[in-house]
Amino acid sequence: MAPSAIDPAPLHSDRDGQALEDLSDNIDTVNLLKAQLKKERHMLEKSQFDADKDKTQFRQYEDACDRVKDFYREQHEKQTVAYNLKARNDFKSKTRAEMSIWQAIEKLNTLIDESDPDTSLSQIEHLLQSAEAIRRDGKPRWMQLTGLIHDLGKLLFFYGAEGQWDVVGDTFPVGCAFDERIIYPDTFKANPDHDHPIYGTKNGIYTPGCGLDNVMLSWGHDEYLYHIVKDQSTLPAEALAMIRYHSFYPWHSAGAYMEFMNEHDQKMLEAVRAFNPYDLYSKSDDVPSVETLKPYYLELIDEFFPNKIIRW
Ligand SMILES: O[C@H]1[C@H](O)[C@@H](O)[C@H](O)[C@@H](O)[C@H]1O
Ligand SMILES: [Fe+2]
Ligand SMILES: [Fe+2]
Repeated sequence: MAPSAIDPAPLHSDRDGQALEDLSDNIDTVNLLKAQLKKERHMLEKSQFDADKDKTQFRQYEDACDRVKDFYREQHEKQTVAYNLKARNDFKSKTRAEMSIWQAIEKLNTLIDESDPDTSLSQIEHLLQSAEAIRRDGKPRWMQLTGLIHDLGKLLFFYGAEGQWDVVGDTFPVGCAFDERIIYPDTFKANPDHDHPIYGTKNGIYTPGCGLDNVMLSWGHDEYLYHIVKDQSTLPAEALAMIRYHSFYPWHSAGAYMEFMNEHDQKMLEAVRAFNPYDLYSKSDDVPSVETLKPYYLELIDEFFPNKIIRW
């Protein structure tokens, strides 16, 4: 007998059971896809390269506060060839501290960077913001770690620096003429090297094509950390360049000093430029939760630093 309209269809046949199972599998798949879509949309919205993020609001040095202007006036006056030779010598002559990368991150947290017009967050937050932005965009693990550690050289401040002028801020070559594309170029007039018979000339002590490895950049957190990471990690050349040149804005962003580059530097310039937005524009992201992120990054550190304790 055919089932009447009000009789529910019998569900216990094997065929019906299978159909029901298939249906619920399909619903699961749809839900999974929906969740994934939502996550991807969120990631896209958070991407550093989101078109509606106003990048023109960063690095506005003309409108910067006196703290920033005073910082650069002092730095541009005091970063000389003589000072750089002395700082590099001091650096090689001793180990300043021994501690893990995470301990270093925590120690750095008490520093407020006087050169930075764009962030009011602490250093640990800036490091995590950079790393998280790189991770969110699906970049390789070595680059995420580079984001996490790139400013750890600021630890120098606690180990015999003369102030912040020899630790933070943009970098530039010493030993040749100071380029107009460095921020606050006029402040170099007070630098003793400005009118030096050799250091004051266009190429100074360098020759075109000599390679940036042979060009002495102003001493600070980039150069210091570069040497430490080069000797004590397995991070690739691109990571080392990102660390060493991330503050060299006159070069990677303004196009100055290109004549000193060699072939290797051309490749490294691409890497440094790829890194820069994560350093700069992540400063406006949400404040990251240190405790939640810590386990992920501790594992990442172990992957590229064979020894837990680093000689700083
Ligand atoms: O003020 C900032 C800050 O000190 C950064 O760490 C440095 O990399 C930048 O070049 C500089 O502009
Ligand atoms: Fe930096
Ligand atoms: Fe930074």
